[in-house]
Amino acid sequence: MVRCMMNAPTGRGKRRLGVMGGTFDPIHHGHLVAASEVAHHFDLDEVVFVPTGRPWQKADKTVSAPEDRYLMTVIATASNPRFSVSRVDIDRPGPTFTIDTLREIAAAWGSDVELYFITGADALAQILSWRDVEELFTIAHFVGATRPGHILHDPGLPKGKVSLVEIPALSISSSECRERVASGQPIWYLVPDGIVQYINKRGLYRYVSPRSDR
Ligand SMILES: Nc1ncnc2c1ncn2[C@@H]1O[C@H](COP(=O)(O)OP(=O)(O)OP(=O)(O)O)[C@@H](O)[C@H]1O
Ligand SMILES: O=C(O)c1ccc[n+]([C@@H]2O[C@H](COP(=O)([O-])O)[C@@H](O)[C@H]2O)c1
Repeated sequence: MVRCMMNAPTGRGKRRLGVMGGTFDPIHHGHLVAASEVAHHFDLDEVVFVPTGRPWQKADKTVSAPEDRYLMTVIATASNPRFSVSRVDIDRPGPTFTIDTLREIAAAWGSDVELYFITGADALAQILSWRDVEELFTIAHFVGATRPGHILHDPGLPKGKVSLVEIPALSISSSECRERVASGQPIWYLVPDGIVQYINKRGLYRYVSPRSDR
């Protein structure tokens, strides 16, 4: 249910496009459920997943190659006709800022589209530290999804620009998936089957570096 909705855009004149940004290292069912639930709540026509190129707030952490994260995102979303994947952040040089992501997507989709940027509760709590945060809210409506272990609250966001949505709780994180692979534990059913196979095939996450997440 939409627990706290603050003036989400109304009317159905325009197409509604969800944008789900993430490092997706690897993509897991928490990401997919968040996108699916928000798409349902807001009657989105499509959700485009945007793997980050170089996430500047994870600069002190080891992040897998963009092409691996991009391909895993394609594999995980391929069976859903309303999901797609964009290379805009992968292909743009330099650190990844959501303001650039949204500007590029808005320019590509034109003026008859409403953008909904989807985040989990943890990312939403950090949003005031993002680049050009005030302009972000002029380009997209932001949707914060609940996430186990994180309190979903409004950290002082502009009125009418953010909705908080309660989704089925999946206590899954990419960092835990990486650690499980490194220690030989299964990740079946935490991630789509094709992602288990891709990780095995490419030998990803066999070693978690000391600089890695967690
Ligand atoms: N289980 C989950 N439930 C709801 N939202 C999630 C969940 N996991 C990730 N998200 C959201 O998806 C977006 C992308 O997350 P990200 O790719 O960093 O995954 P992560 O699991 O948080 O990774 P890591 O553990 O490496 O930090 C963020 O907005 C994050 O809040
Ligand atoms: O624009 C920023 O300054 C910014 C700072 C941190 C994170 N983001 C975006 O937030 C989304 C989730 O990021 P992450 O690191 O939790 O995977 C992803 O699309 C990032 O590009 C954006």
